[in-house]
Amino acid sequence: MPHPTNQHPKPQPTNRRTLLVVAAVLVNDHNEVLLATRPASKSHAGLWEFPGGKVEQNESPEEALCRELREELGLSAKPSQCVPFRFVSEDCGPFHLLMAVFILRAWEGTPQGLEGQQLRWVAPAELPAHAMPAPDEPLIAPLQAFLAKG
Ligand SMILES: Nc1nc2c([nH]c(=O)n2[C@H]2C[C@H](O)[C@@H](COP(=O)(O)OP(=O)(O)OP(=O)(O)O)O2)c(=O)[nH]1
Repeated sequence: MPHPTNQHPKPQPTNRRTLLVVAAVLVNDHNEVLLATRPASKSHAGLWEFPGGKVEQNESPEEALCRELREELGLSAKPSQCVPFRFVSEDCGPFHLLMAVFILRAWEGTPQGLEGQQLRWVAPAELPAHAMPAPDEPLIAPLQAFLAKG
């Protein structure tokens, strides 16, 4: 008979894939953050988001983020300019979202909504007034605290 404390139940897999996503908090010289609307063709259409997207096979999170910034905003950024901030791990129903969020203070170019997104530079205090996907909500207070430090 095994000792009762050794009888741990076997963890049951959820049968959901973990989706690896990267997102960028672009911070400008006025300490504002760039938000973009999600295009009509995507889930959470019309909500505000941090630019980014899914990590593809054979690319690092930082490489994926630089690719997304180029494709979505026409910006040129280097993986070394992507500074890890936080990650979100959230049950999203059909999949589990693991979103790595990076801070960028340097890049080349001026952001353009190349996928038809609306773009807005937002002061930290104004972030809560922008409706974002639920997984982003726990990021807002830590981001405001981080930006307050300058
Ligand atoms: N980029 C981004 N995605 C977010 C945020 N918050 C959040 O829950 N997500 C979720 C929504 C989606 O389920 C997923 C990102 O997928 P996506 O559809 O935007 O990725 P993608 O740009 O690679 O899209 P696609 O090429 O497959 O169309 O992450 C956020 O702030 N930024």
